[in-house]
Amino acid sequence: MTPELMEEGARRLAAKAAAPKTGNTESGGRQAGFSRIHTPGEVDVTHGRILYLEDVHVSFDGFKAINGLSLDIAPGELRCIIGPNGAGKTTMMDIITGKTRPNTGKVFFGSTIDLLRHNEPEIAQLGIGRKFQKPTVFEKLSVFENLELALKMNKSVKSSMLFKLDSAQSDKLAEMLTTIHLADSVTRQAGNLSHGQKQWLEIGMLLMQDPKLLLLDEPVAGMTDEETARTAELFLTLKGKHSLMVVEHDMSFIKTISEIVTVLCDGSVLAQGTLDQVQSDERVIEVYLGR
Ligand SMILES: Nc1ncnc2c1ncn2[C@@H]1O[C@H](COP(=O)(O)OP(=O)(O)OP(=O)(O)O)[C@@H](O)[C@H]1O
Repeated sequence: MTPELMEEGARRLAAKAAAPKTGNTESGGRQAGFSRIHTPGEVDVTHGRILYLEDVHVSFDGFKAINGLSLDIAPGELRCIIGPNGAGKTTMMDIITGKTRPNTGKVFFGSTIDLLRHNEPEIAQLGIGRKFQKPTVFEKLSVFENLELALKMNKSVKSSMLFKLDSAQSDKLAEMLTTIHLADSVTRQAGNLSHGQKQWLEIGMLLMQDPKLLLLDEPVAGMTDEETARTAELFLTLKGKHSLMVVEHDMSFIKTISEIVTVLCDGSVLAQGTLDQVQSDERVIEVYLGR
């Protein structure tokens, strides 16, 4: 992106921010998401859940990796998932994203989309983004080019070759650079970013595709304390606009971002509540310290 384009984008954003608010929309705007009338193609969250798992079971060669797992997440919620090694956290994410098929159980996106009827690419198209632990950005491309590419990813080969950012997309990209703390690194090659910056860039790439639900697997593993703190800030700004499921072992990070924490153990929910509540739960203490 040229400095002129960046400046133009910044000007447009400033003008947008300064424009008088138009008040409530007919539907009540984002605040009224729960009571909005459902339209086809949208995720129906009128029942107050964006993700719903009920009594899910998965066995690998007779070993019950997921064993009667039930949980749900509200729209806009930032849910933290913790649990000892082998608890089933990754397998749960594999099920939600269509990578692993459960033997039995229900997995719904909103109240109408049965995720078990969709494959991995379809689930991504429906609006479920996943961030694996290791950053996977295009190392040879600049920060800007990575984000631009993320916008192109939804397009066909032909339309992606002809793809040119329109002004709304330029604004979105400029806004994203600020959100992910990379506004000063627009032209830097992604391969030269720090580990934390690469993670933010990948999160930015996912966000460019407007996911409704974002699954994040150990997002702060390997980050410095400062990067971890900035990631916490980032997640707190995303909550509300997106629903987030964060699997993490770093308890101080969880403490900064969490509202409800779900503890998985042996493939099902062992405890759920605030971090203080689950940390003082005898069963949780037993699985973390007693093994
Ligand atoms: N494809 C597979 N085949 C056989 N066993 C598997 C497979 N995938 C997972 N498992 C087993 O299922 C259990 C749950 O694994 P999973 O990776 O989901 O746990 P986790 O909570 O993500 O652990 P960690 O915190 O170590 O990443 C483990 O005992 C694991 O060895």
